[in-house]
Amino acid sequence: MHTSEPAESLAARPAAAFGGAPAADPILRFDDVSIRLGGREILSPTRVDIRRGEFVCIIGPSGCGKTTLLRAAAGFVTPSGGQVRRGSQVVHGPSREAAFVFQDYGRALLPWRTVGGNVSLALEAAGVPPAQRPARIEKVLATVGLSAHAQKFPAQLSGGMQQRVQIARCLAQEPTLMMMDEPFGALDAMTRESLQDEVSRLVRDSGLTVLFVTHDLEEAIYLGDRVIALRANPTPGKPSVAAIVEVDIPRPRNQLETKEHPEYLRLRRDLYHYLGHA
Ligand SMILES: Nc1ncnc2c1ncn2[C@@H]1O[C@H](COP(=O)(O)OP(=O)(O)OP(=O)(O)O)[C@@H](O)[C@H]1O
Repeated sequence: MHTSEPAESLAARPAAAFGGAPAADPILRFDDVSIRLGGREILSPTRVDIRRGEFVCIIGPSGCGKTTLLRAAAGFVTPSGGQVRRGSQVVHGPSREAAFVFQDYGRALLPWRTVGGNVSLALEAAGVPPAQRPARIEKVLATVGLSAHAQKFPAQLSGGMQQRVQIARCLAQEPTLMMMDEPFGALDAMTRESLQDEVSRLVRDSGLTVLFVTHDLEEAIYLGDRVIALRANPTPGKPSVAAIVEVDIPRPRNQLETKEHPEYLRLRRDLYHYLGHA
């Protein structure tokens, strides 16, 4: 396949050339974050700022540390070097400000609780008084199109609907940041596309900031304001971030026109070659 930019040159250019320059008031900052797990460096020093209201996608080969980066942002993993900062605070652990959507909705939802009951978990954890819960549950279920299903149990719903319940539960905690770890990876292509559009819309409407891990570079370009590409194997002294690309494609996007946009096709070609050679 012909490429206008070989993978080597994409990987070789400094991250700042791809939109990785420091932001004035980042909602999230990875300040030379490195992470060792099981005696091995999983993430080499990573420096990137996430701007308020941004939708940032993270791609890279399997095992390169995408989930680990997301977990560090959520406070589930402590860096062995550097700091993760949320606003002016150093992240030392999980916070209600940062919600996490897992790929495996089947394990994330409690099967013995109804849809409404699962969403209620977030409100109970936040200490929201019982009298205020029904209205808040109804509001987030309406946001994800599940108002008519509040009394059903997860097993009575399709995979896409169960994933929407998990997203609704995250929204109920009223986060400013949402980490999404391959949330649509287990869904069929049509359901995935419709959830991509729903999440795009609700993120735009809510002003949330999203960090979104995916294997699917088309999904990353379609959803992202920027795409961060991680290297396959961190080499000591070499940052895990290989490239950060700005996705300069107008919003709202749609599955047909956006995927024929010249910028979409250019980024797809560049990142395809990057991933293929990483
Ligand atoms: N708690 C842990 N202890 C030891 N090694 C770990 C731990 N968690 C993750 N790893 C290792 O760190 C590496 C990166 O894992 P991570 O899940 O972040 O990668 P990933 O890019 O998200 O992979 P995938 O795309 O396959 O989900 C893997 O080799 C994994 O085995």
